[in-house]
Amino acid sequence: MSGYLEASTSPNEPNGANPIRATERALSVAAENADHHTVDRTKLTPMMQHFVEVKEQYPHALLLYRVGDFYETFFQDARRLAEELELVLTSKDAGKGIGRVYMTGVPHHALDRYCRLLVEKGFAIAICDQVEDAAVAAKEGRQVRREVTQILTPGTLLDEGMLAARRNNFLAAMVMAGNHWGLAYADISTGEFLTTQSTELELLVQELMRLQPSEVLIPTNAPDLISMLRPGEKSQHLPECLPNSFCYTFRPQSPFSPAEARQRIIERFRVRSLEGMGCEHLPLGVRAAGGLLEYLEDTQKENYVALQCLRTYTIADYLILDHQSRRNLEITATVRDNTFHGSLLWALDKTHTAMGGRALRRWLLQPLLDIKGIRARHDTIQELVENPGLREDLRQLLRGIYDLERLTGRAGSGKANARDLVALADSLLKLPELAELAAYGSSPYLKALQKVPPQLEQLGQKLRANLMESPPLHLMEGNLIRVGINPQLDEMRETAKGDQEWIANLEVTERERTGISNLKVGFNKAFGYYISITRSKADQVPINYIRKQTLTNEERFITPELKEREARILTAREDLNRLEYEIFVELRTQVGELSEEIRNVSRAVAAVDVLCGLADVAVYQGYCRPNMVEGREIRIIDGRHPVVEQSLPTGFFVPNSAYLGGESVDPPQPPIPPPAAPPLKRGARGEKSLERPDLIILTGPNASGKSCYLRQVGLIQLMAQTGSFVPAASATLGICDRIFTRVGAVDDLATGQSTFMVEMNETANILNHATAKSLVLLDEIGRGTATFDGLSIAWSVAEYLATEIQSRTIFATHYHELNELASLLPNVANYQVTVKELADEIVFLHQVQPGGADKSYGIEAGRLAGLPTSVIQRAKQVMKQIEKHSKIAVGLRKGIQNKPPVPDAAQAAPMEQLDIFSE
Ligand SMILES: Nc1ncnc2c1ncn2[C@@H]1O[C@H](COP(=O)(O)OP(=O)(O)OP(=O)(O)O)[C@@H](O)[C@H]1O
Repeated sequence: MSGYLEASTSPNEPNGANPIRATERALSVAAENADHHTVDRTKLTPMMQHFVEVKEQYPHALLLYRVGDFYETFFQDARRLAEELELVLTSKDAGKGIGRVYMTGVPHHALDRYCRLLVEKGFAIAICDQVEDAAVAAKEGRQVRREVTQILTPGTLLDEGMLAARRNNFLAAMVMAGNHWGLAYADISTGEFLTTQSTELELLVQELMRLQPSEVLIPTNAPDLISMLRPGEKSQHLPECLPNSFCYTFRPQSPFSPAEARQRIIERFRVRSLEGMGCEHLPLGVRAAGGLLEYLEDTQKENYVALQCLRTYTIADYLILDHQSRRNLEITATVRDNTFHGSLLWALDKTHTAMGGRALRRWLLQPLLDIKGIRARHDTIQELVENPGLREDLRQLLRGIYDLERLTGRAGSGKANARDLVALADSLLKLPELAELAAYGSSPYLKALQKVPPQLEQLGQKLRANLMESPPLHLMEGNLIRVGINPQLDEMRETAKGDQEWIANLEVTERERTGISNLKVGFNKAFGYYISITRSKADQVPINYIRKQTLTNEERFITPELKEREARILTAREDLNRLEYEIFVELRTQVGELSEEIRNVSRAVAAVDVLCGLADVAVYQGYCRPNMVEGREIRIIDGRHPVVEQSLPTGFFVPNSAYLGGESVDPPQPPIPPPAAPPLKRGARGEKSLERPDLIILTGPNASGKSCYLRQVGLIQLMAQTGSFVPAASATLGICDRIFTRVGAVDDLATGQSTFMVEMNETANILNHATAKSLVLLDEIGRGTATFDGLSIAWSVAEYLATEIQSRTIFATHYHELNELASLLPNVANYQVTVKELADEIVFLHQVQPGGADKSYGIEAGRLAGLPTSVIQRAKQVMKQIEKHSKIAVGLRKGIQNKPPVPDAAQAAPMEQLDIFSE
């Protein structure tokens, strides 16, 4: 408990000396009139009237209202603030006939800390400041003038302390029209601003899940709605297809209208048409972007946001990963405990700059489809791998480069302090060196870094020459600008120097004059400069000394001359500080004016940082350059899982190969021509080859490494398309349009879905969206229901993938019966993860080899996990019984052969349900 415990004893709350009593009183007395909507405004005090007026303008935000040294809030906002920040809820008299209303507040110096906590919880905050000297207003007998100076929302943060350095903070805006949608997003701290448009709401959700925006803007017509939904909150105005895990802000329709949005973009970027931005033909994307810009204008007030020119992108240009697959592949966080440690990003991120860290995260979440783009990244990594000297020198330089993107953003919006500009200058001055080094390389990304605009170096030099080496944090304290920069400043400093020296020498001269050897000169805020003398010597002071204060052991004096000098010094200091501030603001504006150029270079720096880091990982982890090819081939020789490998002692990870998606080579005939098996569809890619099947049925005991193998193939493909080298001896990889994974579901309690339903939903999504160019990784389909249902579903899903879709698929399963498929379909092969069986235990070899496993060793796994011996013995007995009497394999084969020769699953006759336990 903190904050308003202090506040309640403040001058703002004369009656609040006992917060507990105040709270009780607040709860009993204020409860009835606690709503600012319904309170009789005519009876409110002038300050409360103003509070309510401002609150009406910002209904979606918590209003923090400056009163003296505190930010206070009243009515419902007070309750909310007290609840969320665990502050004392107290009360304040709101006027005659109204009585007390809820109040809580925070000390002004702790505002940033509390705001950060509130924004993290998904609140918007309107900060209403006193915008004039309270003493002036008091003298004139009126209320001090207050205005909302800042609105903080989760998606519009600029302060360093509120942002995570190595991830973007996106604000998104969307427009939906039937099945079509437009999405714009911006990170106002780095200036990125992009828009896109597409169909299928499912894709919109996936795009939102990729971006993980901190706030999403939705236009709406609904009147009186609470305009902000925090994560987890529900509203009938939120379209059903959208996940409620984000913070949504409802906005009026008009800024999202085609004409207004278009006009706003044109004015903002001072262009004649949207043609150059590539979005003239994307009306929904334009509407979303216009709505986003209007929101920034509305919330950022006088803080100009330095956005880069709007760019257009197409979802189809990137590999599509749905949210589930991204989670299962543990790209940025682990599935088990949602931590960064243990994710792919953790294993690969060796970047030195925050910009590089953010770029790598973006790259991994948005792998490329364009083979040229992928090769450009591979070429650069290869050059950096082959030239370790260049790589090391580049990395050394990158280490000293600060977050240019965000520093520029803060400068552009007038929020940067002098230390920010010094850091920016240091970084800008490293750019020519970086360009010189990059000139030793010939690969695409190094070439891009060779062109650093000369004005950036000049700007760096100017900032360095103008700003003090270590300026203070606050801008009104002086000591910002060096000597020799501004003649007026120098002259003022010279004039002030005489008085300062006089005071500095005063101690010595007065000691001599008075003969008091322990005389001292001091300064405090209340009296300014004073002369201090111990009480025993007080009667020896000269006549011109005026007594000002008596303490236990000392007396403090002033003299008329001392006060005169002091007044001159203070006025001069004020003038000096103001002039220094003005010169600083001028410099900061110049930075803002070059923000586009700085950010363009920053992007090139970030990319080289990412690629240097990936080259380092490639060298130290022994990765290879994948050979990217057109077509569907996946041939990985001795692949490894990039994260599991790093968590095991060196040499412990067992490499495994994978062969999928073969192109035509002497199609072998299926060994047993299945009379009823659906014919393979041709066309997508000609003939099949067993050497590289489309679908692998992967069997093996529990904990043998099936899931690990599955993920490793997915990760290698993803890393390759991100532009990274891959953990394998060699790899030839065709481009994948999508990677799907379905790995052991858990109950989705939030949406009330059972394990099985989650599994079926995910499987349906895969079957409805996978193509022959997709990679599908399935782990244990059909486990969450009765054995026969599960087995039947697993069979038909595998069959559908192999025959109808012909995607490249690895299907890990404990249903060994699925091995039958390989004898029925030419593009299916069986693989198993092997174990060695000793007398009374099994040894995991983690080797993937051709062939199907015939045993599960589930009971052995139970024994290893510590099940009681009697349970293990009993399980063995039961298993023998079942094996003896089960008709499963026979029945299943019968079922397959009975299947009519129609490939359409919907028309297929249901398979007979067999009773595994019947005699
Ligand atoms: N190739 C490998 N080399 C070394 N260790 C491995 C390898 N593959 C997996 N392992 C180890 O084995 C453990 C179990 O692997 P995994 O979870 O993939 O088994 P599984 O066959 O999917 O089990 P289950 O069927 O119970 O889900 C992993 O945590 C990992 O430590």
